[in-house]
Amino acid sequence: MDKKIGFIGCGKMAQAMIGGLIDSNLIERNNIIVSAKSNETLLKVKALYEIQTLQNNVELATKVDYLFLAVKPDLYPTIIDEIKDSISNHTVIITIAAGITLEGVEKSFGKEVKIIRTMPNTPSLVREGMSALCHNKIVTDSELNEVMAIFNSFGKCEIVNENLMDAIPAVSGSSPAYVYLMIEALADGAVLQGIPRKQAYNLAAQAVLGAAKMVLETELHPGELKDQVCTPGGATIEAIAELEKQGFRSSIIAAMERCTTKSSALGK
Ligand SMILES: NC(=O)C1=CN([C@@H]2O[C@H](COP(=O)(O)OP(=O)(O)OC[C@H]3O[C@@H](n4cnc5c(N)ncnc54)[C@H](O)[C@@H]3O)[C@@H](O)[C@H]2O)C=CC1
Ligand SMILES: O=C(O)[C@@H]1CCC=N1
Repeated sequence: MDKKIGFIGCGKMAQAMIGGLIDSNLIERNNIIVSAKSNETLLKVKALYEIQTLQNNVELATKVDYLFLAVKPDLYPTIIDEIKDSISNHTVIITIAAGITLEGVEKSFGKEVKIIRTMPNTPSLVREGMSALCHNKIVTDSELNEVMAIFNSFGKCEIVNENLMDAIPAVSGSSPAYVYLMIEALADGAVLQGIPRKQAYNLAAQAVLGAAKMVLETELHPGELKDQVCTPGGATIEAIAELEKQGFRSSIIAAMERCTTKSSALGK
């Protein structure tokens, strides 16, 4: 793709997307520019990804076709105020922050701007990201297709209605954190039984990866896949019975409700 892509903010999420994007070869390194507050971050990112870096958000905003705002939600008004007079009317703004709405971004710019609101996740770094996107009316089909190609280069993406965007962190933006917790717990349980720590992480992580692939590739209902593992009178159903007793599913659903409420509040 022959477009310039900029990132204002180059923390964990921006670096995950940049790493995946570079690996995919969709865009040449010299078409990716980042700016960040800390010079230390910029030096690190330049060394790691061999991309252009700037310490000036305004200069970056004038140079790119697709501009990711990869800062914390509370910084959005400040950053938009800084760049609003510098972007051209063909620039597409891509937001990645929880709770930041299309209307809120339009209001901060105070003029008609092309905006795509997204919610990515950090597995983008290994090109297994999952992102959700929605956009305002003035984004053209060809711009949307290009942005979807960018997100598909480091994983998969889905278009959703904006009224569902606050629920996306809970299911895919934040959920890698719950899965890491589960992998850590599985490994701790294995270590408790005497399995060496490194082997325990490999066993646990590969089992989670394999289970996820089974859901995606067989398209069988997760309950049916669970039933295939549970031998009647066997060991697995003992574990399932204990998980149900401890509220495994209901604790995940309750955690997701809190995550959704907080995501919505972060933009206010
Ligand atoms: N970490 C994650 O898993 C995900 C994060 N997000 C969203 O991504 C955004 C960034 O989150 P992280 O990357 O985790 O945070 P982070 O703290 O790792 O990165 C924030 C970046 O903003 C930069 N920054 C701060 N002030 C700046 C300024 N005035 N000008 C330019 N850059 C500035 C910092 O130098 C840093 O590079 C948040 O809005 C978050 O909601 C979305 C999905 C997943
Ligand atoms: O924790 C957060 O607020 C961000 C949104 C999704 C993942 N991290």
